[in-house]
Amino acid sequence: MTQPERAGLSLRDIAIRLDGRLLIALDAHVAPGETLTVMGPSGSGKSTLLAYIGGFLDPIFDAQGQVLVDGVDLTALPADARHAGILFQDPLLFPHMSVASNIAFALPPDVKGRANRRAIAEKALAEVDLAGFGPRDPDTLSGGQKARVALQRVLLSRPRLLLLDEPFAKLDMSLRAQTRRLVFDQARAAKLPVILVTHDAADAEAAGGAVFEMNGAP
Ligand SMILES: Nc1ncnc2c1ncn2[C@@H]1O[C@H](COP(=O)(O)OP(=O)(O)OP(=O)(O)O)[C@@H](O)[C@H]1O
Repeated sequence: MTQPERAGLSLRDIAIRLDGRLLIALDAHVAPGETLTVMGPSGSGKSTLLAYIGGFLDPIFDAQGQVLVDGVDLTALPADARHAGILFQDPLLFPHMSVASNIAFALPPDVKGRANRRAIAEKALAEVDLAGFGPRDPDTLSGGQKARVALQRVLLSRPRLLLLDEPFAKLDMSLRAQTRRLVFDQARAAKLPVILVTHDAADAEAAGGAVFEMNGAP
């Protein structure tokens, strides 16, 4: 039976096995602007699930199930055609580019003009209290500042969904609270469905959506 188009991210009958053992079984829907938090012990398959959704799962896994965004089936598409915005523990900024160039680099090619791209990058920096940081070298930023740059870079790339793999884990407590608020506020404003992998119950609480627990039993 064909199912009706549904806004947001649909994960239909996902089943991922490693060496014949079922690691992940999930059927879920994440509405635009909402977050599904994935928790569970180390090695239970949280990052594997993100890799499947993002289209970069190692072929060693046997994976089935559909990934749809706004009713469009992404399952057969390569990673770069899925337009998943991804944030990891490490912000992974390009070290040889200025902070502004790191952000401008992510802008889609239809955003024309060097000065225009630069202005958009500066505006994005100002939105996260980093006005004037554009010319800086990424190595000169603090962890929290790097995290904010990485967030803006991912949002400006016009993702269809956000995949967050413990993006707050390396931040200290106060910075963590502030950064997670910013991430979820921005995701809500952009109406992006979010999958958040975390070990921290406070992250799940801040995200406010459903929680999926991996059991991780080998
Ligand atoms: N490329 C790979 N080849 C073989 N096994 C792998 C590969 N990638 C992951 N695994 C295994 O798959 C299982 C799930 O790994 P995954 O990284 O998804 O766990 P996780 O829940 O994200 O763990 P953590 O919380 O420690 O990051 C683990 O047993 C891991 O060793």
